[in-house]
Amino acid sequence: MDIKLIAPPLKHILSRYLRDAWLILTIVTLTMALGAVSAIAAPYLFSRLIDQIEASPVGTWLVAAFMAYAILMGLSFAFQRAAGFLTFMTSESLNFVTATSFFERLIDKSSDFFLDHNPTEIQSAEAKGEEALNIVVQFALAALLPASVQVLLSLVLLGNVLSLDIALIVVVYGISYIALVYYASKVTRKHLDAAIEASQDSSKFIGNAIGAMDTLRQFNSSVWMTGQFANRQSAALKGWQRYAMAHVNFTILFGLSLTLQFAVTLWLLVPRVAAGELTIGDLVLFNTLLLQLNMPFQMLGQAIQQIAQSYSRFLPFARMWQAPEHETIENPVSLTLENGQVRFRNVGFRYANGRGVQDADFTADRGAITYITGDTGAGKSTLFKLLLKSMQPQTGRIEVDGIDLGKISRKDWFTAVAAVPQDIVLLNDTLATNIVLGRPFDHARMRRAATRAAILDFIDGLDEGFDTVVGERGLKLSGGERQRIAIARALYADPAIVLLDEASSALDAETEKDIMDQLRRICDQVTIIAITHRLSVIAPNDNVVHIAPDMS
Ligand SMILES: Nc1ncnc2c1ncn2[C@@H]1O[C@H](COP(=O)(O)OP(=O)(O)OP(=O)(O)O)[C@@H](O)[C@H]1O
Repeated sequence: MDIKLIAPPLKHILSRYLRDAWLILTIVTLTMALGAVSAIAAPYLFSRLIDQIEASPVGTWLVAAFMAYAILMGLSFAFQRAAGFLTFMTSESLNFVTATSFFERLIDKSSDFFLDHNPTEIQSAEAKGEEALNIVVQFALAALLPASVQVLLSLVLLGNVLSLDIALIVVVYGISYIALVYYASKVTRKHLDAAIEASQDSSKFIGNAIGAMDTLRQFNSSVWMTGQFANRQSAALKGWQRYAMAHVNFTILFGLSLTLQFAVTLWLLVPRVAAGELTIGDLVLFNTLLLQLNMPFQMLGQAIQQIAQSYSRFLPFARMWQAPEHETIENPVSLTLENGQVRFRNVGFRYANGRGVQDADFTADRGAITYITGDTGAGKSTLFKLLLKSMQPQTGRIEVDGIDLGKISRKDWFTAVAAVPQDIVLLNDTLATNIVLGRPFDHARMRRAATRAAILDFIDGLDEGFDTVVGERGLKLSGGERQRIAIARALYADPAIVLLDEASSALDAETEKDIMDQLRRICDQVTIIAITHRLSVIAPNDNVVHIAPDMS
């Protein structure tokens, strides 16, 4: 059992859930317990009343007592139904807690996490986790609790009214039944895990395919992709079939143990009725109780099985939950920028494949744009990833106004720095939302940022202006428009440092010059570092840093 893997998310989510939903959970628990008590009280009363019919003529009190029995039956039914719906209500608040906790956790994941997992796969793991937790809580409330109360009360009655040996047989049967369920769940778990892994793999595949749908069509790869998807789905299906069949193999054992329980008990009981030691009412009570006792054992068994299934379902969720997060900095140094100087001191970083960047050593000051140039694959974007704290330098260090970047908190740093990446990511929302991105809204600021990014005239010319929705990943805009929106976004909050990674590569020469001239005008107040392949954008006064590929 990967207890270390599942314990932290379980603890976090369930404790938050108990805090939020304790009142409704208490009401559900009470309703369940009352339902279970009345379910036992009713047959007990009935068996005693039956014996009264034999012993005395039917009087009004006996009729009234039978009416009480009818009321008890109704109450038991009503309590159980009410508890069912109340439990359903609690499951929605559990979903809320699970989804929001998972999302909060995702926000802090390291950048690598999003290179390894696509959105569909993440969504699928989240949904499986939600389902798993729900099953556990629902079963704990709707099965384990009332079943345990019922088993306990029925046993007390059996022991008191009938005999201890019968109660003992029931206990032995119940324990064997539950042990058998546990064993069956353990034996079949490998099939369950395989099925869930395969379905998770399938979700990852869907995410990949959706991201590349147009490309796949254009290369006539749809048939190949459909085949690949069917293979993954069929691996999941086979896993589920093996799991179900493995359980079917156990059914004969379950049938045998039930037969044994009834046979042995009746074999002991019937002669006692014949000898007058037990009444017919006792026999009726026994039969009802035995049936009722088996029901909670079955519920308990089902709960164990469901919990075992939920455990496997919860694993992809727990793995994502536990994946490394961005490092948090102990005792960060507070950042007050004066000169906005960014200095790389012999910075080096190698990915696991050995590629990356070595010995980057340069200074970016205000007063001119600092251009980083170098061959493709030289490590220019890697330097930006280090500057944006997606990872830490393995050698050397980056300083900002003399402070080690590693000691500056992410929050402080991202207030000072703004980046325009190579691959622009826009939300499927309005232009205004994409520029402001949750920061305090200021109309004048937004227009000024759009002017500096040379996109204001374009936006004003749209029917819906800043309220125009940009489509999935911003694909209703051209590449150049997307880049300019991203530049406006970077400039919106007047950052102290701006990083541009090939930020003007999709622009025509005139627009590019326009934007770079706008930026040159503010480069006395803002440190600007730009990666470019186009040497034509570099002006004589700009600072040029050439990065050589890592040859070691
Ligand atoms: N996440 C990653 N995992 C492994 N290797 C990587 C990763 N990202 C980049 N690399 C490798 O590190 C090297 C430097 O990549 P980087 O993207 O920094 O180069 P670049 O100079 O920006 O290239 P380009 O000009 O083509 O954008 C390349 O050889 C690249 O294959």
